Amino acid sequence: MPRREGMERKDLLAANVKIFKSQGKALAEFSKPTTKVIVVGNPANTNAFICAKYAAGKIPATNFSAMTRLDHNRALAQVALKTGTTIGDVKNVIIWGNHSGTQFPDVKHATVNKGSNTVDAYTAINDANWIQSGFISTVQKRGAVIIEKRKLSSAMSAAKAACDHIHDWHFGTKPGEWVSMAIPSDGSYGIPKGLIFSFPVTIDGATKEWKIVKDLPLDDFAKEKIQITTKELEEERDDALKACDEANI
Ligand SMILES: NC(=O)c1ccc[n+]([C@@H]2O[C@H](COP(=O)([O-])OP(=O)(O)OC[C@H]3O[C@@H](n4cnc5c(N)ncnc54)[C@H](O)[C@@H]3O)[C@@H](O)[C@H]2O)c1
Ligand SMILES: O=C(O)C[C@H](O)C(=O)O
Repeated sequence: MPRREGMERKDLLAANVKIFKSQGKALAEFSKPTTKVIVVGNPANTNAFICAKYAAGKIPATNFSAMTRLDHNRALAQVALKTGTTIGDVKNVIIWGNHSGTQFPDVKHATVNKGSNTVDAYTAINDANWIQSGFISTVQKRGAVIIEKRKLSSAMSAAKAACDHIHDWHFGTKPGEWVSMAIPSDGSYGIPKGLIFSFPVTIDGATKEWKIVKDLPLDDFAKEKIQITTKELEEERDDALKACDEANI
């Protein structure tokens, strides 16, 4: 069930997590243990959490992901527009947390190729105020703006992001580069274990396994933003577990 104009992803939670409970059970019954899952339907992180929970025992939780690649691509596009470059020139943006209005799009560790030089994104953008306000809110609200304009959810850009996500999970990330993927937390950056949280990840194309990029320094601004999206995901997880317990499916 998609979100419509004026709805928040939370409004979808009770209806959609029950669908993902039954999907998880079906995966446990019929699929191979090597199956890998990308959840796009919203609330994507929490749906993936529920789907993984009901497929547990058959498919490892690390094979479940939720799509934040669309947000990642939107962040690349905003930085490229601002710096007069192309999306291929911008590397290593990060989407932290939930695929929702609380996500934290972060360019602290990003770089931009300008001509033959590679510079850090803060230098290339040269507008710290925009990075900490306009940029973040544009990326956070992009999905809602598209629904407002189209009266439908994003379509082609979401499909492109799903292809990018699957492409990199299969072929691996390029040396020195990472992508954003919502996957079960291993406790990195203080995020509760098991929460499906968007992190910067590298992927080994040989093993097809992702690894969270560890130990990136976080300033107080980043820590506060990450705390907000973590809290929302914890609340969604608790509401979803309750809805699933109550659902007779
Ligand atoms: N993660 C992202 O970046 C991202 C981007 C775009 C859309 N979305 C989400 O993807 C989802 C789909 O959006 P859409 O625009 O393609 O919607 P849509 O209405 O075009 O498609 C929804 C589909 O779900 C099916 N469906 C309805 N109830 C079902 C049930 N009980 N079990 C199985 N299938 C059921 C419908 O038949 C329909 O085919 C929405 O939740 C939307 O919010 C996420
Ligand atoms: O369907 C939505 O809620 C919006 C979608 O997730 C998007 O980010 O475009």
